[in-house]
Amino acid sequence: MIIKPLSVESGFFCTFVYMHKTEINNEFSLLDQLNRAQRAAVEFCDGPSLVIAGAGSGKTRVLTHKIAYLLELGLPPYYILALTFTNKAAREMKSRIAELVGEKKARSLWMGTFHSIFARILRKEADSIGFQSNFTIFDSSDSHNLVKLIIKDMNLDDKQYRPGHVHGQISRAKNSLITPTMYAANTEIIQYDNRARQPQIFEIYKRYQNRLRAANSMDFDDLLMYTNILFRDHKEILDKYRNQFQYILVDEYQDTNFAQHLIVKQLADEHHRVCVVGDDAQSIYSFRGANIDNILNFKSTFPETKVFKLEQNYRSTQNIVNAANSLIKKNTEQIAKDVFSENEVGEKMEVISTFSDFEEGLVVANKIARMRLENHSAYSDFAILYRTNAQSRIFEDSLRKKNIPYRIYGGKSFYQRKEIKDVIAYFRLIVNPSDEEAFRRIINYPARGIGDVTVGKVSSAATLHQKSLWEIISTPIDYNLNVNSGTQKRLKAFYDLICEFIDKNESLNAFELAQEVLKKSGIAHEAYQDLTPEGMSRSQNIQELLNAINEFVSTRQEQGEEEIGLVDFLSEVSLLTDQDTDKEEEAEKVTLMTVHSAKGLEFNNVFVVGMEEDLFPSSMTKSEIRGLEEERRLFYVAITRARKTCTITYARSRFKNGQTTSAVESRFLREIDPAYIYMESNSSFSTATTDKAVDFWGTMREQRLQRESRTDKNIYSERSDRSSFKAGPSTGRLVSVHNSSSSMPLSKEAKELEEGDIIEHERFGQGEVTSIEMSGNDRRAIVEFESAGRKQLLLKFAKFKIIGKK
Ligand SMILES: Nc1ncnc2c1ncn2[C@@H]1O[C@H](COP(=O)(O)OP(=O)(O)OP(=O)(O)O)[C@@H](O)[C@H]1O
Ligand SMILES: [Mg+2]
Repeated sequence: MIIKPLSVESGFFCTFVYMHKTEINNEFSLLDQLNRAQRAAVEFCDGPSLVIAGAGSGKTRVLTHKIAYLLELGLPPYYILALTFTNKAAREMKSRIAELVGEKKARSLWMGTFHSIFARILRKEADSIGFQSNFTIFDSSDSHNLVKLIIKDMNLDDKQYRPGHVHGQISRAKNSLITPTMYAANTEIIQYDNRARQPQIFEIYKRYQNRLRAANSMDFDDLLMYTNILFRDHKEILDKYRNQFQYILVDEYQDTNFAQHLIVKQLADEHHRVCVVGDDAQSIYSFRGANIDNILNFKSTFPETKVFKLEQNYRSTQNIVNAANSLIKKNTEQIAKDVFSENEVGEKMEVISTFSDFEEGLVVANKIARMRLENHSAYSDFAILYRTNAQSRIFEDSLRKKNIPYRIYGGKSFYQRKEIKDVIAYFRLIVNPSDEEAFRRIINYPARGIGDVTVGKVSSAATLHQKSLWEIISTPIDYNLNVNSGTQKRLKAFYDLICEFIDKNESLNAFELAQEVLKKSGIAHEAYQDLTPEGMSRSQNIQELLNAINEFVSTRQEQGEEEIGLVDFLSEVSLLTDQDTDKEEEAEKVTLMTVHSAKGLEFNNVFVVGMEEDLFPSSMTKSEIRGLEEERRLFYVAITRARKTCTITYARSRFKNGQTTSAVESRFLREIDPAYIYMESNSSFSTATTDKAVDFWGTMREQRLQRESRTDKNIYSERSDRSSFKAGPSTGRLVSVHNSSSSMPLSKEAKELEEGDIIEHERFGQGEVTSIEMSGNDRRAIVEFESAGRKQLLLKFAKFKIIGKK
């Protein structure tokens, strides 16, 4: 078949499709893999179409098959533009298309994210907008640093002009296609900035744009803004791409922002051959400027749009689909949809309440291990989805303890994250001042005016005198370090700071010293200032590291160790990371990810964890209805990732900001129709009033404990001695919570604790005391914990209450 060059005006495309449709249809097995509604959506190629449908109903499948269909009809791959939300989605789609139509055709498709596709086009056309084609792309931390630098250069107060906030403003302006000139001319924005006492944002934005341009660089938002400018100002270039992209397809359209929507509109404006698919109920990126109205208004942009609705969910069991439907109904703003599943009814969704976040980690790891054995599943069948990245740490630790391989997707492994590595670098230098890598990492972090030139000089002196960098800065004069007096002072201040920590390392435990390091180094100050989502996630991670150290110290104290220094914690952490790097990236592993990054994906078994008020929904979003509805959509996305089972967990206490705080289950749990929630016995919950529902959540845990103790008996035969474990009534008294002072007198109850008592421990959950021993002057208990296994507790430190007897 010979393909002539296409022209928008020629109507070639329509004739072409018409000519070949009948010819190919008979032998078209592609279409047999679709239901009627999907098939109709695939076959409609002659105008704009919108496929709007709930999760798992085959929207992405329609796009994939539609591309394959167009290719089978003979449209060259080069003429198809397909935009996905992530690069991973693009890769997956390409490989599915390759299976349908062969490698070669799939390879030449224009398929990728908005950013990757338009960066490619901008490189080709760079000249026209005054850039060189080798321009650099700034990632968000580069951009942030540049904003910071400009604020400093302008002698502005960085408390009044927080770099994160300013960068957010600039980003929003760019996503709304507001250039610096337009910004200055927009009285509404200028008045807003004046009211917020930030009249200089315009000037910062202008300088930021100029500096980027001078460095032949673009940030992420520029890629979309300059594409729009390119198409707006260069009609001949726009025409070229309009002619090339004879068919445009967009997945996850509900999460496009204005700049992205306008690019699609400009490219499809003449031929209108555009197919977008999306689900308004899964719109979860408004904080990045995504606008649900883009999908709602698609019809007004392209009035002859044909709308296809898909209603059958092929992904999930009936229980999961029904549960998700009952939840999303609570949103007021949505397009009405009926979604049903003809898959098996499946198990009800299990909701597990745990005593603490620590126990939550253990319970999930145990359940994964158990289900894997019971169902002969692979680890890759499991995913743990959480609201914020910082939550991963608890699960990483519990999975490691059980030797369950995992991978963190869309975020680095906790201990690999930059902010964590930076803090750990302080610890490393304190413990071992000749650690050069750690030295280099923190000599100017947080920024203290010691630049690369100085570090270069220290480094040369170290090589010349065969000393460590640390030794050079300890007595710079001895090594003729050629730096001015200001730099000398700064080096000395850094040296003194670390020496102070080294001294304190003698007397403080790891947790106390870590707090000191964060405070005195300025890391805490810097981290908590940044209120962008990325900045907050960084500070949560640092907080989470403190939690990990605290947990480490308490556990060791309870096991009878008195002095637990940083060196102990570091060796634990480095062992963990060594283990981690051993594993093949592609080997089968449990997936850990945020709900945001799970969009579009599916797993046999999903755990949605941390379902607590102020975490999910997050405390920042729940004050207004729009924010709350977006959180509800996010929960809907989480549940609908599951094919076969969906388990939901929440902890009734969580370690936050250096202390244990109590938590209550998320309001969203009560919004799911109880008929689809797992209960072992017939509960009154299905007919429950709200009060009964409260009782239901309260009794859930006891039922689970009983259930798990039975199941554990079957599977872990080595623990069969625990089969008699019974959860006692929660009438225990709270034993006072101790700090690390070793002269702490024992409480009466801790003294009276005896074999056979059932206790509820703050982190390990419930367990049975199997023996009491004396070690020197200290009394310790050996406890078989329900989830955490056998532990020794030093009673003067242990935090627990007695809740019954065996
Ligand atoms: N007609 C069909 N026959 C068999 N399987 C199907 C059919 N349609 C979809 N599926 C399967 O159902 C699952 C969900 O499909 P897909 O991922 O395309 O849904 P989606 O609407 O894009 O979901 P999401 O909203 O989560 O992105 C996939 O495993 C897909 O292969
Ligand atoms: Mg999809």
